Amino acid sequence: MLSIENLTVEVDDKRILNGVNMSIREGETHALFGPNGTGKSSLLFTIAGIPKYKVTDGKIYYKRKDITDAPMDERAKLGIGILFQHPPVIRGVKLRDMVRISMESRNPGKKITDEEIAGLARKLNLESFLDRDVNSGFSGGEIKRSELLQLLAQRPEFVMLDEPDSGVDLVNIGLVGNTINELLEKEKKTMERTKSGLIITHFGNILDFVKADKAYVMMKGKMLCQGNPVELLDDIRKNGYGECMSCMRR
Ligand SMILES: Nc1ncnc2c1ncn2[C@@H]1O[C@H](COP(=O)(O)OP(=O)(O)OP(=O)(O)O)[C@@H](O)[C@H]1O
Repeated sequence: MLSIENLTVEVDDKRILNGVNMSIREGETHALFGPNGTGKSSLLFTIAGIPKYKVTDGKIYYKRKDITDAPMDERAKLGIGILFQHPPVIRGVKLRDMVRISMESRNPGKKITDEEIAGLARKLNLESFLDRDVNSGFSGGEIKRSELLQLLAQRPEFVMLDEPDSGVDLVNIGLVGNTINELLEKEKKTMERTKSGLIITHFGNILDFVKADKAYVMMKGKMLCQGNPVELLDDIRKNGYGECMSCMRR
């Protein structure tokens, strides 16, 4: 579904990604680990097409189409969705209206009812937030759920999640996990799924709920290694990222 070849990216003339390669097949979910400031979010922003992230070398293919230079809105229409680590507050736009717009653009000509919107919001315990401005005054965990609600309304085919577990409490992490599993069609067998995912996580809490097929360790804008998510996380917990530099798996 997504193939990244030798991707090199600059922001404000600073090189942030340095020859990244990655390939995610339909139905697969991959996890991305790495220390702070190593370029994980920048990779997601570049795939989403945020203009500030300039590709100076390499290619991004989505469903075999070269989208390296495609504008952000075209990528969204093609089915690429993102949950931001720090999404903006959108004053003057109610969460209900944001969800309605996404649902209606997915179902052209269909009038979306308040009950349908409330039904989606209930899955994330957000029914009472629908008449508040998007993310305005929301707590850290509420923002994650609000962003996931918008993804549920959009139903992207390639779902990128930047730290969906950070700041989420022990009860709500279950709701977040269930929603991600629904977005990624985890109830189906891998071969039958049409959705794929890429999840950034520091502590791997979300991976207790959402099974990942493969994980990468990124350091200083490069993919250092890839492997089984549980084993990699275990190694990082025991030995830290310093060991990754000398690891035999590289
Ligand atoms: N406009 C900019 N100018 C200079 N450096 C930038 C700019 N934007 C991002 N960076 C740098 O790019 C690097 C990668 O940032 P990024 O947010 O991708 O890291 P990350 O791996 O997601 O980190 P974290 O785990 O802390 O979220 C950081 O060192 C950051 O300071």
